[in-house]
Amino acid sequence: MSHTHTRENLKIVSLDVKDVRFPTSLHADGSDAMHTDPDYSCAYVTIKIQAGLEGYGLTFTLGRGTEIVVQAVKTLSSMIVGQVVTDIYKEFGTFWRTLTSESQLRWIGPEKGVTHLATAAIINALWDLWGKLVKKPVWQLLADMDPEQLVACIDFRYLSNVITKEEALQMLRKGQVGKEERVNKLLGKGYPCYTTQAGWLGYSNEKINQLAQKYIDLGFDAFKVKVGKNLYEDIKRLEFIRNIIGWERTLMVDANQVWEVQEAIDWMQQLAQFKPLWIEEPTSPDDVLGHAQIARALKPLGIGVATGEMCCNRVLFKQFLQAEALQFCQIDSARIGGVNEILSVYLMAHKLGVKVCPHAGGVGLCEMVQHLQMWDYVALSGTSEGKYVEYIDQQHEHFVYPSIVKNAHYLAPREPGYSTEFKKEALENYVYPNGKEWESMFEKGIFSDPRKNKC
Ligand SMILES: C[C@H](O)[C@@H](O)[C@@H](O)[C@H](O)C(=O)O
Ligand SMILES: [Mg+2]
Repeated sequence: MSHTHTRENLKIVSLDVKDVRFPTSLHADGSDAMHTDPDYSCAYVTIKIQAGLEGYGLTFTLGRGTEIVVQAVKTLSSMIVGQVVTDIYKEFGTFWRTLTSESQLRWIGPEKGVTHLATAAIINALWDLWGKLVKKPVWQLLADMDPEQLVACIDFRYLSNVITKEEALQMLRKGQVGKEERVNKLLGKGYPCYTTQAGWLGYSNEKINQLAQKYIDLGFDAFKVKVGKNLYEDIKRLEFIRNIIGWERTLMVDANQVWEVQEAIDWMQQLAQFKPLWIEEPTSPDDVLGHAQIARALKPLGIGVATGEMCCNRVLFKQFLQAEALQFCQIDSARIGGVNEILSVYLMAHKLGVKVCPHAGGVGLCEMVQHLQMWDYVALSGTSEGKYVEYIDQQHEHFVYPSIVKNAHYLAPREPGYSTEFKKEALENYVYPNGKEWESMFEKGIFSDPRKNKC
């Protein structure tokens, strides 16, 4: 950390939060069987220290949900403002526990739902700021930490029957071996990804064809498609997609929680002919035993179960892992309590031999999650074999340092921080409801203005 920083100027002087929304429902971008009109949005947090430096963090939301998360961030902010950031970073796990255990607020969680999404946005901003202070991208900040320092970022409460601090330390020490070589490989080639761009449920066959072709030409060899609304239509769509991508490329399917447990098994037996690698979110994201039953039934068909984008915290992840209820662990960078809690999920998945294939695509998710998966490759699991990060080409143009994908690989970010800063124009245009783009859409009658007709 630069010697020009003193305790006084490392003090957090403000925390600002904005409701930022993009009108993606207009073209069914992001649509699935459960979320038919998603407006990709986020609660966007800016944390400023006395020295003038700012950290940006966000949590992904859909439209109206954003205003509730924004309020929760405001409520949590009194626990942040006035803190000296270096005190937070020294014992980050302890600070994280304080934030998630506030004795009145925890009643509406604990460690789940709106308050936990708000926690993620704040924690992500603190990591961005940390990266900037030490002038490293977050993946490198994590990879350069010695194991003791990394473990101090994690709250291990409720995990000790699966992983202890000592075991985590041992795994991280092993992860140090060959680190330099992996950093070089990462800087050269990046980290593999798959795309869902051609697979949204609301897209026409013509659009699917055009997009699938485009991503094949860009070098992608794995494609995810939404299913779960109508079995006959799913069969037709998967036939259509297989005809375009062939049988050499990988196909994944995603039901976004629409089925009962037995229904998921029956439905997937009909789709097994298309050889999907995984079925994602077949049923309720809380149903650990249901997922385990589906996983057992589909194993003989060569289909794994993937879930995690709506898994509420490390304890539920622990149960999914313990119960062999998932074969692909889909951590999400804007859920659970941000980076600190996600690190504990990586450690458990590594110990139990489960592949982590992060969820991404929503606003800023590709930007953030690439850092985490790169850290895992460099300093924990040491391999990207059979793993992919999701990639969707939406909203990247609004970020100052957008994720960059070449030849179906995320290129390692070089700029300090967590890649979470929005461009000024993005905020001017898309802050809800008074951003310029929103004002203009209200005027044209494309969306109704929430400020009008209020009783
Ligand atoms: C509403 C969203 O686009 C979801 O459909 C999306 O996150 C999806 O589940 C995914 O795996 O990418
Ligand atoms: Mg999904």
